[in-house]
Amino acid sequence: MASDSKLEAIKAAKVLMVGAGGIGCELLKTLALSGFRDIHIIDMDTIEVSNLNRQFLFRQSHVGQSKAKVARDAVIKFRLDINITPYHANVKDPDFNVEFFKQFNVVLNGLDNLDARRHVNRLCLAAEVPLVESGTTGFLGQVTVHVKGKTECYECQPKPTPKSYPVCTITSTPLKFVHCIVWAKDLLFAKLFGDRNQGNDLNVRSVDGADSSKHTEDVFERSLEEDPEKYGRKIYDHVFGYNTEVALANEETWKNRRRPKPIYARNVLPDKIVLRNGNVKNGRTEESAISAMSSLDLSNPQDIWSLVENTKVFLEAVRLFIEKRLQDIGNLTFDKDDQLAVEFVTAAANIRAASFGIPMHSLFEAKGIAGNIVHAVATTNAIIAGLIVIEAIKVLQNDSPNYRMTYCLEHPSRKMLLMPVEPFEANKSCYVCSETPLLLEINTSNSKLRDFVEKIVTNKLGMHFPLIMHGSNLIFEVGDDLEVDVAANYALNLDKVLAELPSPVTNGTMLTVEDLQQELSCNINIKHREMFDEEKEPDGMVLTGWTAPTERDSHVTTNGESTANAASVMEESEVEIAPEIPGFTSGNKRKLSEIAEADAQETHPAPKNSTTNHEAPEDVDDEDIVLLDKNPETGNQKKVKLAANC
Ligand SMILES: Nc1ncnc2c1ncn2[C@@H]1O[C@H](COP(=O)(O)OP(=O)(O)OP(=O)(O)O)[C@@H](O)[C@H]1O
Ligand SMILES: [Zn+2]
Repeated sequence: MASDSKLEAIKAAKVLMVGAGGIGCELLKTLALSGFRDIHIIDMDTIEVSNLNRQFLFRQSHVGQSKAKVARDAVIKFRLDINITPYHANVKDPDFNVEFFKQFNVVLNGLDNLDARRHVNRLCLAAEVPLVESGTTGFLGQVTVHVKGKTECYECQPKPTPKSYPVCTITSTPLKFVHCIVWAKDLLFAKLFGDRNQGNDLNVRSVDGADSSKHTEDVFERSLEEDPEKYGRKIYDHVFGYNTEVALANEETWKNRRRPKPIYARNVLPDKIVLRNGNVKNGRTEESAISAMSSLDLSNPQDIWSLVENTKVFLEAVRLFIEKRLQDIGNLTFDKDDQLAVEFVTAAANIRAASFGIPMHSLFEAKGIAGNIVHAVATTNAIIAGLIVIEAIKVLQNDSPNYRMTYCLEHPSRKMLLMPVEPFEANKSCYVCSETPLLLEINTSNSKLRDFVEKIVTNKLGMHFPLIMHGSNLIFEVGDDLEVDVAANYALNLDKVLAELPSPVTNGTMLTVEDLQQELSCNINIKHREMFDEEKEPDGMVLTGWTAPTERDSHVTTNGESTANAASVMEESEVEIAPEIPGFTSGNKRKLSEIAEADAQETHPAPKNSTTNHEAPEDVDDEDIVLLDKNPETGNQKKVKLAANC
């Protein structure tokens, strides 16, 4: 039973919930049942069938309707006397500005992506509203508290971003099935069915620069009258046969590696496919029903297909795309919910795996890896929602000594599944909540302003409406209300190299980048550098002073956010330790109690490296980890798996 003061705090609170999905549904219910009376919900999505198994406020009849609105209606039914205000909108909409955020006593996040989380963090900092942040991945979850001036902000610590693999591992020397999936999805599928104009290296790149680009261009072209199966066989022979032969010609590459085996369709499947007994009839067919598996009578997605079956699926999928989904070709990006795309990618990845001596996988497994799927666990969401409410109540009572970041573990540690940890103080080099300038090494004589805006301002700094200034000169700005000639001028600037801008950006320049909506401003010192390592520094520029993310997941390029890898590809070797940030060693971070102690002593700060009260598991096998304080006895840094999203 809550104390009177708690109840008062709860009753008086005005709360903003962002996200009404897996965590959000649980959270809204728990808030309502805990006595909260004024709740606002923002969610931009509509309800999908796949949400119904865990987002229990929604029913089949709600599919297609606003999550925020339906969630409100469902809860109001059993809590008639409370106010719930739904917004079917993106939290990044300009309407949700600092003024909007200021009206709330606390903001509670139940989001599923880094971009929106960073945005809410910035608005909370600007509006000085406490944020309780959360995430779940399967059995893992965490709740963290971020209060300006008291704890670190959400962006003080590195956040996992998609894992990138060296291009040559993907294109030439795959070692694991996940490498074959990335190749099949991001290179082959994209080349065949995506935007043709996008740069895409499907050639064999070997040390001596052997290149099959000429051959590639001819092969991927398809004349209208070309028989789809013949075309499929041509692609098959090129990517699994010819390219492998070219790669094999470079002995150096294979000195210490297992040599791949070229595979040609005619050897695996000499005769034309005749078996087409599925549900694909002439005329229009629903996209979801177009399936190579159905055509070929392969019903169990958990079966591991033979090389012959994979070859059939590959060829049949190509045929179906051409005959039934011609209008999609050229526009497709891989979608885990697109059955035919998943079938194609599974088959292509398996054939490549067979060629490189890597074990093949079922469609079910391949889909999990390709779609970065970790199945959501409703109970984890419920536990996390409960913890959010517990922390929210502490925040409302300003009970900072008792704030906790709580990690929900997969296996008990000292018989505990929930591990509370005291929040850390702010990272003094965090560009979001401190004023520390960043350093950008860039070639100012050949990098365009567009590269800077896209790779740094948008991707790395997460700004949506940036304004870039050099001293008092405005170089670039994004906004709906710009005068036509001003907008045209900025557009011209985008294609100029930095050193040739009207206000030239060269070695030693300091740029100021602001996002007015996020009320975030940071200074970037420019350092000219001639050369960059293509593999290690693919952006052609390096930003430091910024809390560089650890990497995870399976994409060729590192951009954006996604959920954790499927368990099947989580291997010890893939665990990456969060990079140490200069002046900000995780093990040296100070907890709130230490700050309080230091404040009390007024002289020396409290001892660093103190341990948490709770042992974290040592058998971390995930890529997403948080480093806690060092254990003074062993000197080991403790690690906790970090749940990405829900
Ligand atoms: N920028 C945003 N503005 C508003 N709502 C957002 C934003 N980004 C994400 N959300 C919402 O956050 C919720 C996250 O919930 P959840 O992780 O359960 O995702 P889901 O889309 O419902 O499920 P799944 O991804 O597993 O199919 C979603 O309802 C999503 O619409
Ligand atoms: Zn910060």
